[in-house]
Amino acid sequence: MEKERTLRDSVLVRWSALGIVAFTMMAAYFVNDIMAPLKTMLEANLDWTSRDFGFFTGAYSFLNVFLLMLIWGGLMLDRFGIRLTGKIAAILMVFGTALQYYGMTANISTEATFFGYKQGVFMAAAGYSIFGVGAEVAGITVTKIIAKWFKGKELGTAMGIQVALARIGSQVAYSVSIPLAKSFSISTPVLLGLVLLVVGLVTFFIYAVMDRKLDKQEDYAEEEDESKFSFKDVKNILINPGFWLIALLCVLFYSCVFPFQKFASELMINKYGISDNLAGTIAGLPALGALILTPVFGIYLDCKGKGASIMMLGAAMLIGVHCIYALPFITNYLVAIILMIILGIAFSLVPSAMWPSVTKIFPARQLGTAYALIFFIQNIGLWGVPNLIGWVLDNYCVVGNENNANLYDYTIPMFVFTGFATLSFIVAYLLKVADKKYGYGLEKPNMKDC
Ligand SMILES: NCCCC[C@H](N)C(=O)NCC(=O)O
Repeated sequence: MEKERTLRDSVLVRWSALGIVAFTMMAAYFVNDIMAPLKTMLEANLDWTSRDFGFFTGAYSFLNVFLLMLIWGGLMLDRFGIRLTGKIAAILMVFGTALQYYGMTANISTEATFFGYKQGVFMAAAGYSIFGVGAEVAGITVTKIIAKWFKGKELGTAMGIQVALARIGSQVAYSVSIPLAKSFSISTPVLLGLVLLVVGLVTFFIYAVMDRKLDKQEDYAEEEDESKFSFKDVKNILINPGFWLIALLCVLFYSCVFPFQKFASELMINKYGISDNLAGTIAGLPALGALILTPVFGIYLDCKGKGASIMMLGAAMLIGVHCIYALPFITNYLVAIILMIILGIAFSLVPSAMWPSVTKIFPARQLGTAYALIFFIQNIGLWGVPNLIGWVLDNYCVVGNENNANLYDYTIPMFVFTGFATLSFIVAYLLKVADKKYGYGLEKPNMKDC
């Protein structure tokens, strides 16, 4: 008997579902990056220090790491499903960003402190931390949504397009942040992010209606879903050497990209003399490069393979980029731009090889758990590294002061990033060795016929 057609069989409906949830994620990535280019202005206008900025940036991951929110989020997703988890995640993002906005705008004395941080900084960081829980949980939820609608259809393309749209959110944030803050006020970019998130919340509620209809048509039982978080599987994953190598590569590699980008606008201004209106756009270039190149490398990996070697190549490129940024005598702005483009290529190479590799190391049943654990470990780096760099900047790198904001020599921070990149290269090499030993198939193409 022919199977009844459901909503996901309609090309228009399933791509609309993707468009709707991808918009929510695009807004999330916009808010994630909107504060990064404002570092110098935050010092000048709100008296933030580099340590404050590092604390704020790392706060994205604080609750995910220390209260295990990513793990609880994964559990909730499996137990209570996509609709409830997605709605809660979207509400958390809106609430967190509203609190962050309040922390930046309320007339709070810069003398009053909380846990050693100015109250305004603490409140903005608390908001960003709540936002971070929502953003990470929304991230796993959206992956599950795409798998639900595109299983057996254009799954890879759909995932690639969702990531590409998220990168647009990042790039736009880097480009508009400083011009907006200069034209209106320092909190205006965050207010715009808040508005986008509210729209993203509304679109997610619209998606929930489609999701309910699809469940009714397909009798979709979440219990049968293969990508479930399960404590039973945790042990098996943790004893797999492939898990530790991928998780270590993930935390080291992403620590050299996302936290670096947060400080990159200031590096462009301080070291390369790039105008502050343009600095954010240049710091956001890796996102733009990744938007174009990730699908291209995805197709190459699907057809030709060489995933482990590609991860090594991406990590090696990162060492070169950070090392040249660290050299104090290279100050030409063209070099800075070219390095950002190379970083963008590395930022496309490694993720497009890394995420599909997870599916080769673990059976489908363990994938949800494996991704949640890898994201958890990744968040440790996204918390620790910005805090470390902020502390290093304040204590060892101040070389002057201009318009009430410090001027920094970024040599030491860039060597710190070079160190992490070197470690990520070593781990990528060990992963290639492990691939040969355990036969994960990381060098093999993802698809049989191309
Ligand atoms: N600045 C965004 C942080 C996103 C972290 C997320 N866990 C992640 O790794 N996403 C994949 C990506 O490549 O964006």
